[in-house]
Order: sequence, then C-alpha cells, then structure tokens
Amino acid sequence: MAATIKVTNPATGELIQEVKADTEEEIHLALRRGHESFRKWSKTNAHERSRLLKLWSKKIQEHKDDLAKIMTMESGKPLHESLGEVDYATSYIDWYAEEAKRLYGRTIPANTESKRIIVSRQPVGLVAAITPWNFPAAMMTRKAAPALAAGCTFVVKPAEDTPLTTMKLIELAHEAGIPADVIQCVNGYGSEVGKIFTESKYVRKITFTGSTPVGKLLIRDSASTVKHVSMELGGHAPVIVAHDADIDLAVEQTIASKFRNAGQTCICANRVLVHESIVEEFAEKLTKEVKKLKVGNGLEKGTQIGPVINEKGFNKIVSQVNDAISKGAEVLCGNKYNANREKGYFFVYPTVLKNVNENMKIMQEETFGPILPITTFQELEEAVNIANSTPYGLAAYFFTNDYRTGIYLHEHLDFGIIGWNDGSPSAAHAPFGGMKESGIGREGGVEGIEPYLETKYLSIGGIYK
Ligand SMILES: NC(=O)C1=CN([C@@H]2O[C@H](COP(=O)(O)OP(=O)(O)OC[C@H]3O[C@@H](n4cnc5c(N)ncnc54)[C@H](OP(=O)(O)O)[C@@H]3O)[C@@H](O)[C@H]2O)C=CC1
Ligand SMILES: O=C(O)CCCC(=O)O
Repeated sequence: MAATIKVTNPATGELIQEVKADTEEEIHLALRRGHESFRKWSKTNAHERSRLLKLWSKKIQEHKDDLAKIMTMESGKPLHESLGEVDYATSYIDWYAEEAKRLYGRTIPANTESKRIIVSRQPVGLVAAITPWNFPAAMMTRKAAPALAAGCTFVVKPAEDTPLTTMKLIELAHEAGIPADVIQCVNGYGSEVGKIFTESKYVRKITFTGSTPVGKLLIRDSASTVKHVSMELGGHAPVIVAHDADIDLAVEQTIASKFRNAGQTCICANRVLVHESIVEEFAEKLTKEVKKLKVGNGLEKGTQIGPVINEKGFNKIVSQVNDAISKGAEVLCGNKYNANREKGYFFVYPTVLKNVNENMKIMQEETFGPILPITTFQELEEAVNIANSTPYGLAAYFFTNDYRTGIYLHEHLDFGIIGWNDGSPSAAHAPFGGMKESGIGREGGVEGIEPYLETKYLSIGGIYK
C-alpha cells in the first residue's frame, strides 16, 4: 500500500496536501476497535446518541466556511455548492438524530394464551463505508448518521481524490464527543481497502456509493462472510419533456439537474427526450441559458461550473462527445475544453448536443460531465421505452402539466427517484436509491435507517392465564 496519497486541486493541478495512507495493520486495527466499541455504543441509550449527533451537526455548522473551502479545493465544485453541501450533509445528521429515538418494536398476537411475541430492532454491528469524491461530505454523513443513530459503529474510507473533507468531519465528530473508536476514517486505495473491509470478520455491513462495476465487486466479495450491503451506484437519468410541459420550467430545472457539480452526480440529467412538437423551442431556450454558465475555479466568485475531477473522468466525457459527433450529433454550444494534462486540470465547457440517437455511447453510459444530449419522441410509450432501456434505474425526471401523463410516467418509469416538474428531488427526509444496476437499498427518510438494523423476535412461553 502506498505511503501517502497526494491530494491535488483539480482547478489548478496544485498539491494541497499529502495524506498518510493507512497500512494494512492499521486498517485491521481500526476495524477491531470499531468492533470492540460496538457493544458499549449500541447500549448507549438512543437519547444520548441523538444528543451527540446533534452536537456533531452543530460543530459542522460552526466550521461551515472552512469545510466548504476544503471541499472546493479538493473536489473542484463551486464554493456556493460546497456551502450547500455542508448544509445538505448536516441535514442527514439532524434527521437521524431524531430517528434514533423512534426505533420502535412491536408485539404480535400469539396463537395461544400462554405466549407473548415481542419484535425488537437491534443495530447490525460495525459498518464499513466507501464514499466517492463527488459529494465528500454528504455521502459520508448519509451513511454515518443512520448507522450511529441505530447504534452501529462506523469506519469510512473516503475517495483518494477527496479525503480532506471527510477527515475534518470525523475530527469534528470526535470534538462533539462521539467516541474515537465509534466513528473512524482510514485512508488508502479503493481496491486494497475494499478487500480488507469485505474479508474482515468484524465488519457486518458494507455501504458504498460509487460506480456500478465497483459496487458489483463489493457485493461479490461480501458474499463470503454474508455481510449486509447497501449500494448507491451509477445512474443514467432521462428527462422527458411532454408536449404540454411548461418549457421555461423544464429548461430551468433541467439545467439545475444537469449542471450541478459540473454534471458529476449520479442523479444528473443524462439524456433529454423532448416531444418533437416542442423540441426547437426547448433546445433554443436551453442553449441560450447554458451559454451563460460561468466556468472557472470554484473559489472564484460567480463560478457555476468547476473542473471535472480528474483525467480519467475527462477522457470519458470527451470520448462520449466525440463518439456522438462522429455519429451525427449537432453541437448547439460547448464542445470546448481548457485542459492541461501536465499540470493536471481539466475544464469542460457546458455542451448541448442535438440529434442524438440510441447508438451513441452518451445515450447508453453514465457521462459524469456537463454534457446534455437531446433527442425526440412522438408517443409517451416510446419515451418510456427509451428511458427504461438501460441497466440503470436511479433517477428520472419528467415535465408535464397533465396529471394523466404524470401518473402514467410515474407508474411506467423503472427508477427509484422521480422528479415531476422538479430537477432537485434530493432531501434527507426522502428515500434516495436506485433500481436495477443502480443499487440496493435506500438512504434518507425513514427507510434510510432500516439497512442498519436487524429484526429480532422473542417468543415468551408459560405466561399465566
Ligand atoms: N454513484 C455515484 O455517485 C458515483 C458514480 N461514479 C461513476 O463512476 C465513474 C468512475 O468514477 P470513480 O471515481 O473511478 O468511481 P469508483 O467507483 O472507482 O470510486 C468510488 C469509491 O470507490 C473506491 N473504489 C475504487 N475501486 C474500488 C474497489 N475495487 N474496491 C473498493 N472500493 C473501490 C474509490 O476509492 P479510490 O478513490 O481510492 O479509488 C472511491 O472511494 C464516474 O465517471 C461515474 O460514472 C463515481 C463516483 C460516484
Ligand atoms: O451523486 C451521488 O452519488 C449523490 C447525489 C447527490 C444527491 O443528490 O444526494
């Protein structure tokens, strides 16, 4: 395992900090500590766990500006988005601080007078999390908060591109009074740490946000010890704009969905299907707005689109755009880059493509970049078939003012998260997650704590009549 991880600023390529990578022994030790502290933490009463989570949230808010700056420097996202992410991250802690107090059990009527059946919930044990670089704060807290609320202990490995935000959050958790062994961070390379996590006898649950191929590996490797798994994987979100849609709203919300974090979110609009009767108006209005988006270093005032995370991400975006153009796509704006492979920064200007078709890679694969391909449809059924024609099933969006169309689309789209006239559906109080190869389980809402709980029932006999 490498001794250090170099964290660089994707806007400049400059080194921000070298982070010590944990050795195999140190990671095993962290897992053992997490396991050993489980008994005490799981027996700490729910109101006390809730109190400590609230203190953690407060500490994070006190350090909001520092955290946002760190996040922008290591991930590239514009500062206003990082500030928003700090709030989003704490909203999960606040929500689960309350849910900790609501882990109710139940009784079941027995089939004889001399018995009682009681069902209770208990935490699964030590949870190991692997998180991505695109939301270095929120993806961690939306796993850690329900885990700690449920009474689990928690070890996280952040993405090597963005460990600093996570390390700061863990430090603040300890300052808030959450015991050091109850929530820990280890650093290292994904494949190496992943193997240690999945093989460990101490880890009872793996929770992951990242690409579908890595998710599949983690599911496979977790089988040998039958761990619980929660997977929040890739997406390929369709946006369907029906003939009766409010076009201005559809344009505004599609931009909000597509260009957040330079298009690097798993629920970003990835392909836009517009009814053929309105495609010209939609494309013209959209392009006019997209051209106004300001590209630059996320720390500079007014920046709306930062750099993409790294060369690998950049290459994938460029190859999808080139493939689409070579197969007949028309560029309405963008297809412009400011990249320096030696220095290590990669900016992609927001790009709108028209006349795309199903044979292009961009219509089949997750893009993770600020590229918006537009295609058309005639009948709703055709739009649904195109939308559902990928292995992904995370988020989908549609725009219509006709309730019949809305209900039809809602019922026929095979996606876990649906935005109807809404390009920003995420919320701590709602269940986020995907169908098909987009994942297993839900994060957020009352559903988001379930994966951290086991159900146990007690059957008591010999009761006096
Ligand atoms: N659902 C989502 O939100 C995300 C989707 N993606 C998709 O994946 C594409 C590639 O991005 P990339 O960053 O490479 O995504 P990865 O899935 O490779 O990375 C996400 C996390 O998984 C870790 N990881 C990588 N390989 C393994 C492994 N074999 N076992 C265990 N953990 C591992 C990474 O660690 P390390 O950093 O050390 O490699 C990181 O912490 C993106 O273009 C996008 O399409 C990416 C990130 C988030
Ligand atoms: O890209 C992701 O993995 C998370 C999307 C952020 C959100 O809206 O919760």
